[in-house]
Amino acid sequence: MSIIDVSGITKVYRQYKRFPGLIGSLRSLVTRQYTEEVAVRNISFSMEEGEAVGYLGPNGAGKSTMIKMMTGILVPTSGQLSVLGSIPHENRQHNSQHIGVVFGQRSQLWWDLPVRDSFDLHKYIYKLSDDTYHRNLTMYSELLSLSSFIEKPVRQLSLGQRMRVEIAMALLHDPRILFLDEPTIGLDVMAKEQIREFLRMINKEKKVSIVLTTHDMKDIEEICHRMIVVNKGNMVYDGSVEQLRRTLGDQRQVIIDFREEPGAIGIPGMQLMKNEGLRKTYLFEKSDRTVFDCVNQIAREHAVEDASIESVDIDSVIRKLYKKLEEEDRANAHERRA
Ligand SMILES: Nc1ncnc2c1ncn2[C@@H]1O[C@H](COP(=O)(O)OP(=O)(O)OP(=O)(O)O)[C@@H](O)[C@H]1O
Repeated sequence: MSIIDVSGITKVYRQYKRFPGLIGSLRSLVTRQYTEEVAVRNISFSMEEGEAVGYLGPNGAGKSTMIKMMTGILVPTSGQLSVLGSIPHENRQHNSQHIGVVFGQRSQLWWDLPVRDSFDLHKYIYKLSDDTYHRNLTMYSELLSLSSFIEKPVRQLSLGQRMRVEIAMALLHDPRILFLDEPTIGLDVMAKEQIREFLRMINKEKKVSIVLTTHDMKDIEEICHRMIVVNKGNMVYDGSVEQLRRTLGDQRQVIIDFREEPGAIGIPGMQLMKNEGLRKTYLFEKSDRTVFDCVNQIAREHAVEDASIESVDIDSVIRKLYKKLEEEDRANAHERRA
């Protein structure tokens, strides 16, 4: 059963022009000139219960705008949107009972209050029974290791601790869908990993559906089976990471440890990606020859200590997709000018 249905959703921001000075202010009021920006353009997708979907795209692609519409904070300009059977911005109260929201860049906590007081307030606002509240608080405190700082005011927490509290709070009322906007932004590797592991667990074991936006491909790789990629408001991809890898051409990464500097390697389709002294990483574009064949040729012509062939990492896959999109944008702009 689908829990989110997005059909032809568009969001246009309208910004009124401001003119400087006092006379300018009056002029701004009278003329009401404005510019429009299409942040989300005709996007459609649906999501099944239990899915974990990564929403991905370069800066300004329209990710946060889409999350804000799905959580009822923003009203779409056109199109139909349904979350758990209701229209988010028309039924904000109903919607908020069944969803949890975490914004990595904006806190929902009370800065000067101890963490526990923010949880108590959440219990009051969501009218949670004592049972549900204590059960969930105990469980999430344990799973997210909150006990050592639960009595501290929020402003004294590290970013990683605060993010764990934000996530626990978003889950206290047993939501069916958890929306996260950049949940790992600014965190160190260990803190990121702890959050990813937790999100994976609540998706797999507690069946909480997840929608998350991120710039970190590892978030997608470790949490989401499916990713939606947007660019300049348009959806450009919806599918698995593996599928995207195949769509963009199956590339391989070849890491070779040479015994001495080999100089330029003139094998068509093989391109130097990383140069770390005698260790070199090449990107191999699939062609008529197999990668194995090419590595053999290199080993015949140069002194090779070791070699390994791997699938390219997901960052490279996305970089390639963004590059392709940029080239298409440039070609379209050129066509329009001609
Ligand atoms: N309140 C607003 N008023 C006017 N324009 C806005 C507003 N919010 C966002 N925009 C514009 O809409 C576009 C999409 O913004 P959005 O924040 O949704 O992108 P994003 O993909 O989340 O970006 P980032 O990765 O940088 O967070 C951008 O061009 C942005 O400048």
